[in-house]
Amino acid sequence: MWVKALDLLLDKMKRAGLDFSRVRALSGSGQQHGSVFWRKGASETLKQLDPDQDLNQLLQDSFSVSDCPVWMDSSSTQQCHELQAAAGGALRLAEITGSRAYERFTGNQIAKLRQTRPNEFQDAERISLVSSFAASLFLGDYAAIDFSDGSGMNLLDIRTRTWSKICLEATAPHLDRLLGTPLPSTSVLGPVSSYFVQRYGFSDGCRVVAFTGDNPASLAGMRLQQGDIAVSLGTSDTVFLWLQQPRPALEGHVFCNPVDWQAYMALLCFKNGSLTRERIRNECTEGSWEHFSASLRDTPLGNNGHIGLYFDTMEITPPAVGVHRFDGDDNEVSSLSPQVEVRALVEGQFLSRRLHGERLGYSIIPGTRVLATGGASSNKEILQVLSDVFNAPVYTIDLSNSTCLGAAYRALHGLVAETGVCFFDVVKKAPEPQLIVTPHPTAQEVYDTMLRRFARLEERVLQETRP
Ligand SMILES: Nc1ncnc2c1ncn2[C@@H]1O[C@H](COP(=O)(O)OP(=O)(O)O)[C@@H](O)[C@H]1O
Ligand SMILES: O=C(CO)[C@@H](O)[C@H](O)COP(=O)(O)O
Repeated sequence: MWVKALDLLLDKMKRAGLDFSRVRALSGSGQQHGSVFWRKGASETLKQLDPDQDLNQLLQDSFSVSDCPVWMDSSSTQQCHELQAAAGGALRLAEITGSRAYERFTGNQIAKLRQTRPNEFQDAERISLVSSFAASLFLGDYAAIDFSDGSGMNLLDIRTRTWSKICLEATAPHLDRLLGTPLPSTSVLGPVSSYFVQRYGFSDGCRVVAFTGDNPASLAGMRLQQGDIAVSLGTSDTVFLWLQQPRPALEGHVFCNPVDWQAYMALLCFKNGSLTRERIRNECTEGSWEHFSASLRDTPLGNNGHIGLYFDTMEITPPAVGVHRFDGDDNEVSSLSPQVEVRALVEGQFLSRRLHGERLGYSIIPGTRVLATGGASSNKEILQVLSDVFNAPVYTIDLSNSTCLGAAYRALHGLVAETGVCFFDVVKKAPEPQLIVTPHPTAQEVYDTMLRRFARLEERVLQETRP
């Protein structure tokens, strides 16, 4: 599916008349944590791609696993326990890799695949992340995993920026050979493969810069600065920050920074984001975002005390499941009116983003900017609730797909990074984020109190649903 998507995309660009010969460098991003298992012999195939055929035909037999593990998988709990035991506990693992063991992190997915599908595992000669897999297609060779996306595997030591021996050994024998050596996110990996030169007219001088994860690329696309908080409203919701020093904890993740090799980024991931908003939109507002937005406009800040926690699937932050609605006296109720339900969902999601963001060390101070991105950041009423709950102004860049823009900025930076030019100098002429909404004057009063109540109710849900 992914290979075919690239064929379709490039063919469309060619038909639209794009002059590929003008592209000096390219980079890209992929959903984090997912993995691609290349079958033995695939490296040779990649090196000799026939430009008269599409990639989908050429790479039919190149994968030992056809259904790649992706970030939404949460089935590797046993492997997480095993890895934490080997590393000396959850906190010790977090100190090494930036995160305690998480089911979607690639190392645990690899361990599970090795245990449950040994033949497919044995048949693999290389394991890529989604990002380095896509880079490999353009490179015509296996592309290195970059430090930033590599931090989402529970395998990389985020301080030494090398694979952690303890983690590799606990995951699979000789895993370093299957992963290749990780490289800085700004690395030029080489020229684009002759397949793309001949088939699409790329210049043979076009450079491929290491691809990275969608969230790290988004940090680049928004030109996030220290003090800003980014809220991405894509399929997952994520909250992330620029960090100078790593302070890993049992909740959240620390990744190597994708634009400054000496810095870090902190990230929280929420699985019940846009897909849950879509479900409530379909059930409460006839599938219309306009009606969904109208419900937010027509209901008061604080929702007359109603609070909802919506975990359609097992949540990552916090690890809870089920839908839990409360009235103003903290009594659990089985339903809410459609308009109240819409506000309960969106307020509940953003209270949770703020609560866990603050636990990560974030504090909202004068001058705080919330930078919103991802599909739902095109919805102004959703952003108004975000601004009210965070009691801070919300900005967006002029497109909701900051991860793609970030890939382009990183490609440009990659051309000069080795000479020491900093990322922000390369993109200093890019348009500034636009202010979209500011908090309502009563927001702080309403949501400071509500946040404390929300924290208590979330704890109650966790106690009641803990397996
Ligand atoms: N007007 C809108 N209001 C709220 N959500 C929207 C709107 N338009 C798109 N979305 C949401 O954006 C999501 C896609 O976001 P996107 O950032 O493209 O996803 P991904 O993170 O997977 O790349 C969709 O699932 C959809 O629910
Ligand atoms: O697991 C995470 C981050 O840790 C997700 O944010 C994935 O990176 C994919 O997100 P979408 O692009 O599908 O929202």
